[in-house]
Amino acid sequence: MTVREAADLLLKARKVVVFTGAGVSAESGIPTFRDALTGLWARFDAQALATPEAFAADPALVYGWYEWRRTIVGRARPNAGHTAIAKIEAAIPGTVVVTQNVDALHEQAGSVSPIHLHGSLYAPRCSSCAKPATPPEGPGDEPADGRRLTPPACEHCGAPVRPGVVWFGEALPVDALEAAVAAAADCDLLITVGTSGVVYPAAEIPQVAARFGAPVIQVNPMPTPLDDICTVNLRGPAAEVLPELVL
Ligand SMILES: CC(C)NC(=O)[C@H](Cc1c[nH]c2ccccc12)NC(=O)[C@H](CCCC/N=C(/NCCC(=O)O)S[C@H]1O[C@H](COP(=O)(O)OP(=O)(O)OC[C@H]2O[C@@H](n3cnc4c(N)ncnc43)[C@H](O)[C@@H]2O)[C@@H](O)[C@H]1O)NC(=O)OCc1ccccc1
Ligand SMILES: [Zn+2]
Repeated sequence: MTVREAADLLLKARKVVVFTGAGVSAESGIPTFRDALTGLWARFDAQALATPEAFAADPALVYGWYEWRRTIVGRARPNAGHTAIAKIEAAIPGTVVVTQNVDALHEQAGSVSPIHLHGSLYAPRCSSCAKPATPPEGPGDEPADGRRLTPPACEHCGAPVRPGVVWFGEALPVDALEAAVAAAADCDLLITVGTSGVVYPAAEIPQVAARFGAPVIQVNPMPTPLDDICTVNLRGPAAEVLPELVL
């Protein structure tokens, strides 16, 4: 199946889910999850760093990693992939964007209210009383290779502030997960973009859509475990392939 056939599927669709991962932000200069390990963190495993245990053991190491990522994300701009997704949303009112990404590039590209399954870099909260913390000023000015950074203290209880992301072993926000599953079960087309499809329960979303009979289009330069449930596998970078779908 070609881009043309995929575009025809999109033309006919009325209730679309666009499901994204780190790959959609790669062409904006944001390293994908498994590539976000350079400098101070090069010797760590992302999955090990993104855990409550790692934060408890060494809050400055983990907080530094997120401030470094927030700096990179703060300097990034949406790419043609994010823009094409916002165009789909504008053209097909029944479109729901579901992302695993903790950046805000979908919003910056014009997407109305993407569902963030794994939280955001812009919603710090207290690691104890969970009260929202004041986000640090500006995009962050962490050095290129990053550094340890003592997290600020919560204004309410003095405990360390943590990034507002979902760590491994932590539950996803119930309302976000329920809304994503409901949209996938109800959609007449799902487009999965730039995800390796290995992190659960997020990776269930494209499978729910397929199980309820919706065609699934995958945009990814590489094969993934989702290939088999996809009606169309478009092997290419998001910022090149997605604009062709919305011509
Ligand atoms: C790794 C996996 C084996 N482990 C899990 O899934 C675990 C455990 C687990 C649960 N259920 C299971 C079932 C089976 C096996 C394991 C599990 N899941 C959890 O721990 C979840 C929480 C998981 C969420 C973790 N947080 C993230 N992110 C936020 C933080 C942060 O960002 O720091 S996950 C993080 O990694 C994932 C990375 O995946 P991708 O986005 O796909 O990125 P990746 O780098 O892997 O791949 C990039 C892809 O893009 C492609 N690409 C590259 N360039 C481009 C390009 N230019 N264009 C297009 N595509 C491109 C590449 O080819 C590639 O395919 C994303 O989800 C991202 O958000 N929580 C939980 O289960 O809690 C329980 C519970 C329940 C109730 C009560 C208490 C507890
Ligand atoms: Zn607190």
